[in-house]
Amino acid sequence: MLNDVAIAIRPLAHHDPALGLPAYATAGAAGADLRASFAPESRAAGLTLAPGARALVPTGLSMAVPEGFEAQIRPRSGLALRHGLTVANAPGTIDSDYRGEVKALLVNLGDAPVLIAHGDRVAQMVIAPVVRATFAAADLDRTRRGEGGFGSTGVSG
Ligand SMILES: O=c1ccn([C@H]2C[C@H](O)[C@@H](COP(=O)(O)OP(=O)(O)OP(=O)(O)O)O2)c(=O)[nH]1
Ligand SMILES: [Mg+2]
Repeated sequence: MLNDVAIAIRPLAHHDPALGLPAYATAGAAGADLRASFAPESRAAGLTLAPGARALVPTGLSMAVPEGFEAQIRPRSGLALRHGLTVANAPGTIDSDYRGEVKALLVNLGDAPVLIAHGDRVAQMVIAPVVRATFAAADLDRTRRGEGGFGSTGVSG
């Protein structure tokens, strides 16, 4: 396991230092939890997502993911199970050349409003290696599958 990837993180002006930096909840966690960090004037109210609504939730953090890696912003299963709260673009992609604020694009797929409070762990971030390709126009080799897809091999048996 690659576990020595150092990532520089720059807390932004509206980041609440009390929230700390992304952290792994257990020794074997794949994802580091991300907390909602609202500007001081919005901290008391938080953000309420109506059913079907989505919002960019600020983390107050910018970071420099090393070249050759990405950060994936993924849902937390507990929030998805309890509230239908998930990441609309899961997995969100943080490019290694992005220096803006990391935000979680959350959507409420449940049937009740969901309150996102300041400091809540709203998503998790997985660091993953990236393979870059070169793309070239060419004729394609023949395969047994050919153009079959989207259920062409059936469901059972
Ligand atoms: O969940 C996300 C997804 C993206 N980003 C930031 C970091 C990422 O590097 C940048 C661009 O993301 P993406 O490539 O997914 O969006 P796009 O719609 O293709 O925008 P762009 O044209 O800026 O690449 O936005 C986030 O903060 N959170
Ligand atoms: Mg893009």
